[in-house]
This record gives sequence, C-alpha cells and structure tokens, in this order.
Amino acid sequence: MTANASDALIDMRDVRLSLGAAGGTVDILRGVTFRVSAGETVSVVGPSGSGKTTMLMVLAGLEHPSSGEITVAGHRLATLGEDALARFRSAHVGVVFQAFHLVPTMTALENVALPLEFSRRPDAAARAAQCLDEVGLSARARHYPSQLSGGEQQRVAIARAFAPEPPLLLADEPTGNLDAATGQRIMDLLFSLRERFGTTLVLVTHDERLAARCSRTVRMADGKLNGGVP
Ligand SMILES: Nc1ncnc2c1ncn2[C@@H]1O[C@H](COP(=O)(O)OP(=O)(O)OP(=O)(O)O)[C@@H](O)[C@H]1O
Repeated sequence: MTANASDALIDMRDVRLSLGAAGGTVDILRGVTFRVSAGETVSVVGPSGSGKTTMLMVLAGLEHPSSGEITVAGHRLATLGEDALARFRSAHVGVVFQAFHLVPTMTALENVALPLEFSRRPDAAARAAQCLDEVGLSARARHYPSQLSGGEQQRVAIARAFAPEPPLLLADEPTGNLDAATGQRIMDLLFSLRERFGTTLVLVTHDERLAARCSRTVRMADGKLNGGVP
C-alpha cells in the first residue's frame, strides 16, 4: 500500500540542509522526500558521508533543515520550539546510536529511567527495572557504563530507547562497535522488541544482510534519497 500524508508516521518533503563550514557551505541533504507508514521497518544504506546520519538527526528534531517540511507522528517539527521538541522526542522517538551515548555518571538503571522521568512517569524506576530485565541485565542495574561491556552498554541503550514505548525508533549503525556475534544478538533483541511493541524502525546500516531484515530499503547517495516514497 502506498503511504500518503494521512497514514504516514514519517512524512519528509523536499528537505534540504546546508551547513556553513570553514571551507564553505556544504549541501548535506539535497531535497530528501521520505515517507514511512506506522509499523514499517526501513533500512537506509549508502556510502559514507552521503547524509544518512544527518537524515536521522533531522527526523529526531536534533538538526533543523534549511528548507522542506517534516511531520512525525502528526507533529510538524518546524512549528515546535526547543522545549516542545524535547517533549516530542521523549514521547515519540527512541534513538540507538553506534556509540552508546549512555550518561557515564549514571547507573544502568538510572540511564534507562531518564526518558521516563523526563516524561514524568510516576512508575519510572519500576518500569526501568522491567526494561533492564527484558534485555537480560537486571543483575547489572547498579553498574555504571564503564563497568559494562560494549554489548551490555548497547543493551542498556536499547532498554532506554524502548522504555517510553515510542512509536518510532531511529537506529544508526547500532552494531558498528560490536563483534559480529554480539552484533547479531543485539539486532535479534532490537527486532524482537520492535515486533512486540509494533515500533516503526528506521535503521541506518552498512550491512546489506542487516538491511535485508527490514521490509524496505532506501538508498542515500550524495544527499539524495532513492526509494523514499514506496
Ligand atoms: N556540522 C557539520 N558541518 C559541516 N559538514 C558536516 C557537518 N555534519 C556533517 N557534515 C557532512 O555532511 C555529510 C554527511 O554526513 P553524515 O554523517 O550524515 O553521513 P553518513 O552517510 O551518515 O556517513 P557515515 O556512513 O560515514 O556515517 C558529510 O560529508 C559530513 O562531513
């Protein structure tokens, strides 16, 4: 079925992003149109430097486009100020990056509870404990990121991303820093949680086999997206 504006969880239209750098202006996104229906899983592949990470940043409201329209879960991002964007993110978007981005001064449990506390969930601590249990890390709840292996840190990051049950998960090379076997287990975990919650997934990866686990693959090249509209 073709996604249209009304049933699309993600609706990006002709998004451009240019940034001024010391050597001159860089056109990073050059008219990206991308539509994703609720419940879809979409992989984003393409050469290094083509703009994949930047597209995820723009979708999360962490970078502002130079022009174009972005609507995620019915929210037009251009109309939201920084506080509203932060609330939008905590309610609607989970992110998992290659570098796990855990807060080093917080325990695993505190890291997972963070987005729940931000959303003022009264059950934050209990829910965080349950999420850590789901990724098999109950025994490490009071440990700090530096005391955990890479795979364990990524499991904490996945628990944190899923804890608020966001409709959308953005994952950027989530296994890039892990050995192949650990990476496989991490992706199995991510896909099983995604399926359980019905989370829409946009996954940036260099791994074509991993990309093939998604229902659709789009290709970024030189700031342009091929296949962005099914
Ligand atoms: N703040 C910035 N200022 C100037 N150029 C930038 C900035 N951020 C990113 N870029 C450039 O934008 C282009 C796209 O970067 P991006 O990280 O989105 O690519 P990518 O496809 O995710 O690459 P990779 O696969 O290597 O992670 C690159 O040429 C990068 O150098």
